Parts: sequence; C-alpha cells; structure tokens
Amino acid sequence: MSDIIYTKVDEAPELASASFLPIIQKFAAAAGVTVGTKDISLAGRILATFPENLSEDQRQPDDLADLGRLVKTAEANVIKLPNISASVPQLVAAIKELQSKGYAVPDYPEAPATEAEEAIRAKYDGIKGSAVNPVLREGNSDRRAAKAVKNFAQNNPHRMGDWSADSKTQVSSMSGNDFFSNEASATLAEETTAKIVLETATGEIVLKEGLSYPAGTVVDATFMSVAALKDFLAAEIEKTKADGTLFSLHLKSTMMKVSDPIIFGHAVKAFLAPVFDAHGAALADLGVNPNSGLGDLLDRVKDDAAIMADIDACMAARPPMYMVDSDKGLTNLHVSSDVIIDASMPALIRAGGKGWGPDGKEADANCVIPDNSYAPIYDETINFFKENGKLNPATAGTVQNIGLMAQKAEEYGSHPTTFEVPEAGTVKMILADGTVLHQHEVEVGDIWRSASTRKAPIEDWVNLAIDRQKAEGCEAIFWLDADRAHDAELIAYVEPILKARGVADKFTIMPPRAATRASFETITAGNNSIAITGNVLRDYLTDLFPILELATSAKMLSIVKLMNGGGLFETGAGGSAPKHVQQLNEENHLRWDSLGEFCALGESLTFLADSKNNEKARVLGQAVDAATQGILDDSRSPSRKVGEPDNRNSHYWFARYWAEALAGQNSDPELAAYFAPVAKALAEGESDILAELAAVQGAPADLGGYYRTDPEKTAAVMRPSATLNAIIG
Ligand SMILES: NC(=O)C1=CN([C@@H]2O[C@H](COP(=O)(O)OP(=O)(O)OC[C@H]3O[C@@H](n4cnc5c(N)ncnc54)[C@H](OP(=O)(O)O)[C@@H]3O)[C@@H](O)[C@H]2O)C=CC1
Ligand SMILES: O=C(O)CCC(=O)C(=O)O
Ligand SMILES: [Mg+2]
Repeated sequence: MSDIIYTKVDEAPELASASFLPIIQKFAAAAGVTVGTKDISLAGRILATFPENLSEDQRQPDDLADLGRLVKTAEANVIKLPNISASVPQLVAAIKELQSKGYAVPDYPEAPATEAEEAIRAKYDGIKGSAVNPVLREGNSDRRAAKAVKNFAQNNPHRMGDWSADSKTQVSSMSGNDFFSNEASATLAEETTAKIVLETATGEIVLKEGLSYPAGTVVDATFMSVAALKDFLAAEIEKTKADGTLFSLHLKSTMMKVSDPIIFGHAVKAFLAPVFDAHGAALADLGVNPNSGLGDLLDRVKDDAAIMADIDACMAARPPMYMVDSDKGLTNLHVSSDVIIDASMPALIRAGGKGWGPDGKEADANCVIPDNSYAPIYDETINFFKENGKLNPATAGTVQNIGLMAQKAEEYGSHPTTFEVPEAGTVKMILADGTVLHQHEVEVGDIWRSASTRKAPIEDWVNLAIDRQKAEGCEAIFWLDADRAHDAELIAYVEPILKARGVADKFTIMPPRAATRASFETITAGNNSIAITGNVLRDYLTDLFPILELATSAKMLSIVKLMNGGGLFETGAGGSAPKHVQQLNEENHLRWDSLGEFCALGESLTFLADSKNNEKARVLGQAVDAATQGILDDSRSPSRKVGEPDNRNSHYWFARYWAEALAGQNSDPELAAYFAPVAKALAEGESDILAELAAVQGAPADLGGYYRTDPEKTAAVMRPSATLNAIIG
C-alpha cells in the first residue's frame, strides 16, 4: 500500500490531477514517500460493478471497497477529490459512453420488468447519487479556510451582488406535514435489531428487516405528505407568477438520492400539470418518469406535436423559471442534479438574491425549499442581507464548521430506510423485543424515512468541537433546535460532555435560524465563529459561508480525522464543476483552482510525518505550505478566461515554489541538494514553459471521452509543456 492514496475522480478535478499528480509523485519520491491512486470515478465504479460483463483485460478492481476498508484502519492517509454523485441522466450517459468504448455493461433499467433487471437496477442504484463520500467518511468533519487563504480573501475581496431591502427574493417552504414537522426520535438504551413494516387494510408489507443498531443510537423516523407537497407546489407556482419572480427549486438529489428525486419529480409534474392531466397515458407509454426531469421528458416527447404544443402553452402560462443555462434553454427542472442546494443557494445569495431567467437576465427568485428542517438558514441569511446589505469579504470574519458525519450519520445515511409508500396504512418501526419505536399514518406516495446516528460518532464530534474551540478561542455554537425531535436527543449527549469537560461556558446551543443570525452578526463585526452542526448543515454551511467569504468553497481545508486513527483529506468543499470541462473542451482553458488540493496535500504530508515519524514527509509538507502561500501572495491562481493563465500554469508555479522551498530549507540537507537543481531548472525554464502553456489555449481540446477520458489524450492536453515535462519526468 502506498503511503498516500490520491483518488482518481471525474471531470475538472481529474483533469487537474493529470497535470498535478506527476508533480506530486516526483517530489514525494525524492523523500521516499509513495503516492498511489484508487479509482472512485463514476465510470470506474460502473466497471468494477460488472466484471462478468467485461473481458479479462477490461475488468478493474473495486477500489471504493478497498478504500472503505482502509479508512477503518490507522494506516489510512487518503487525499479525496470531489467525485460525481450521479443523477440518473448522468449515470445513463456514463453507461452509454462505456458501451461505445466496447465495455458491455448493461443498460440502466428505468422500469425493471424481470428479476434479472431488478438485480441490475439494484447494482446501479448502489452507484447512483452520493455513493462514495458516505463510504469513506469514517470520521467527523473539520472544514475551515486556512489562515493564508482567509487573509488572501480579505486582501483581495471578490465582487458581491448588492442586496436591497425591497428585493422580492424569498425562501418558501411547506406550512407543515413535512419531514421537519412529522419527525419522531429516540435514543436506544440497548443494542437491538429492528424492522420497518407497513400495515395496510389488507395485511402487512415488510419494507425493511435486519436493521441493527448499537446501544446509544439515535433513531429518527419521519415522512413528507405527498398531498401537502402537491398543494404547496401548486400554490408556489401561482405565487411566483403573481410576484413576478423566477420559480426556483433547491434540493439535494445527489446526497438525498431516494427522497429528493421524488420531490423533484412532483415539481416537474406540478409545473406541467395541464400536460400530465391531458396526456398522462401517452406520457407513460413514452416511458416518461418525471423524477428524471424535464430534459428527459422533452427528449421522449419531442416527436409528438400535440404534446409539444401543450407543453409550450403551459410554459408560456407559467412563471419564468430559474435557469441552469439560459443560452441552451436548460431550466431548473431539466436534471435533478443540476441545481444542488448547497451550491445553488449561496451562489444566488452572493449575487444579491438574483438568479438567471430564461431571457438571460438576472431577476429575483422564489426559492422553493419544501422541507423546513434546514430551509430557515437560507431564509434568515436573506433576511439578514435585506436588513444589513451584502457582506463585506474584506472585513468579515470566518465561520468554521465541525460536522457530525461519521458512519453515515443522520439524513445522509437514510437511503436504505427511505420509502415511497406503496399503499395507505401505518408505517411502524419495530424493535427485536416487539416495541414499536416509531409509527406514522401514511397515504400512498408519501415519502417515509428513518435516519440514525451512532453514539461513538456523536461523542467524537462533541470532543472534536471542544478541541477546535480550544485551539481557536472563538465563539462556538451548536446549531441544534431543542424543539426538534432529533436535535433534542443530540442535545442530551452534548450537554453532559461539555459539563464533564468543564467547558459548558464556551459553547451555546441555538436553533439553526437563530444561529444563522448570530453567526452573520459575528462575522460582520470581523470576529470568528465555529458552527458545530449535523451532517446536512455541515454540507450546506461549508458552501454558504465560504462562497460569501472567499467566493468559492473550493479553497477550503477539509479534514476528516478518522475515528480509527487514519486521516482523510478532502479537497475543498466544492464539486466537480462540469462547466469547467466544457470550457476546456471548447477552448482548452481549465479554470479549476487546485488550491483545495494544495491545502490537502500539505495536511496529508504532515499527517504522514506525525503518524509514521517520517521527518522527510514533514519537510515536504512544510514546503507545500510555503508553495501554497507563494501561489496566493503572487496571485498565481487560474483565471476564468481563455488566453490567461489556467490550472496548468498554477501547477508550474506550485512546483517551482515547492522546489525552491525545499532547496532553501536546512532541516534536511539531502532534500535541499536534490531540489536545488530542480528549482534552478524550473526558474530557468520559466519563459519557455509559460510560452508552451499559453500556445495551446484557444482551440478545442480532445480528451477522448467525458466520463472515461483517454489517458494519453488527457496527458497530452494537460501536460503540453515539453520543457516542464522534461524536468518533472
Ligand atoms: N465532495 C464531493 O465529492 C462533491 C461532489 N459534487 C459533485 O460535483 C458536481 C457538480 O456540483 P455543483 O453543485 O455544480 O458544484 P460545484 O462545486 O462543482 O460547482 C459550483 C461552482 O463552484 C465553482 N467551483 C467549484 N470548485 C471550483 C474550483 N476548484 N475552482 C474554481 N471554481 C470552482 C465553479 O464556479 P464557476 O463555474 O463560476 O467557475 C462551479 O461551477 C456534481 O456531480 C456533484 O454531485 C458536488 C459537491 C461535492
Ligand atoms: O457526496 C456528495 O455528493 C457531495 C458532498 C458535499 O457536497 C459535501 O460534502 O460538501
Ligand atoms: Mg457540499
């Protein structure tokens, strides 16, 4: 096993790796540190799942499973780049591409009819959505901006849209009968197994059995009423029209891969209600599944003039929609993974509450977030900016995050226990001894789910928060609502630990809405705060605050201290930025910023030094930090525009600063001697290297694929400088 594992992923970060990883491997080798890769890309995971469909030489090992085992050991030292959490359209596209390349993987069965198809569908459902992060996250999350990054953002504030008090932008959520209001929660006194059944007028359907929970697990159950959801969506469409704003829907269909695509599908149906009323049977015959989005629907009905005419008439009568890409006519409802709440809401807020309309112009938006569990943080953020104007990144303090995440905590681990209710009845969660832990009366189509959170992760999270508060000495808030069932169970864990460690006075506990306001007040005054949150708010806040403070979450330090002693270093909090690949394909410019990778690499090397007493790794890590500082100080980050320095240029500068720092240090003369000529060659090659990098920009770039690019073509595109390649080898 290599000392450090660098994950192979998809899209922009993977392209960046084609340029950056050879540099890392060369520098690490000089210190005897090995850096290997594991393939967790969408295409790689598909291939690893269907060995029986592939020839011997096409097969590939299940690297995700290997990594899943590794992160449960003290040996783990993994740099995890953002990967695709695939929606069905993305999954289908990846399958098509693999098939076209000669990999005989099966089609995705949209409507499985046989047992064999059911089995294939079950395998693909395991690959779908957020299927990687939950496997690797065997620890809680510590995300913050490194000091150097925050200082840089304050000294070089990004542009922010103005907020005005009369902005019509607002957040709209259900008035009840949602996951938030129906939640029940209990902490299990003893270890137990459990099953989930649906009792109907005619009998009992077992939804799930064989669940097992250790003592101390917090087990929740809740449901969203589909009738209430439908009424809400219909009313919001009317309200948006009356207000003259854009209709926008913000969900997390990737991480909430069972519940949110269903909610998304209801929105598609609500928006096109007259069309579904008039053509329901025809649409079903064409294989339309509203959960797959408007894009898929239009593709299936495009040859039916009558349906198309009714769609056009319906759209004309509806409020304008918030657009993903107005030039291409891609709406909010085209693909469920195109608008992901953690990125979409902060982007809209950063823009002064503006979204893009179908006319390509900015407008105020009605932000529809059906469930009330977490919507209040966005509502309160918007209220705060309407009252106080936009945040000033030059003077604002920072909000760090300590997130409860380990072992599939909370909603993000709830997929195996989420159900679209097949018949009206009572859902019961029944423990081994017959106790009914939770029960709900439900109707057909209601979305019922149970989430669980284990004791060890909760305790680890509280202790991590205590350590981090001690290190920072700043305000620290547990974002927990004593009036919410689940949060009340967590508070029962939190308070005794704080008391026992004598630090209760250092922390406050506040519901998310109040915590949002308090945190904005704190950072507006130039001070810092630590948000200690559950898993969903971890995800949301580590985009919200960074996007407002630093312009992007890609620059965040994201450390997962694994519970069994290993380290997982996630790069940034951002995703894989598909738009960046498109730009590279069209004009050979990659605007991806690898700052997250730089930060993670420094942490990973320092962790290696500490865990394996590897002093050479420490020297490498310290030099990485110096190189990262150099990138910031000298503004060597990629530009967004073709013809200007891009991701590849930033890697050249990183290599150069890294080599110079290693050559200039005196803790390890051997490393200094090795890197002196490297640094010299990089400096002397500067004008040639920059010219070679600049020469390729402007023309289209061929990567030989999207989900599975051709390694040679990719290397040719991402490493176009012969001079640099000769130095790196
Ligand atoms: N940890 C993980 O594995 C994660 C994976 N994802 C996956 O990523 C994909 C895209 O998700 P999306 O919601 O669009 O979020 P992204 O974070 O990919 O993108 C949002 C925007 O942030 C900017 N951005 C993000 N990272 C960088 C970077 N390193 N350098 C420069 N700019 C950056 C880009 O803005 P601009 O275009 O203006 O330059 C981008 O369009 C999905 O498949 C999703 O599932 C998403 C989040 C986390
Ligand atoms: O796993 C995913 O799909 C996204 C993860 C994410 O957004 C995050 O952890 O911030
Ligand atoms: Mg996120």
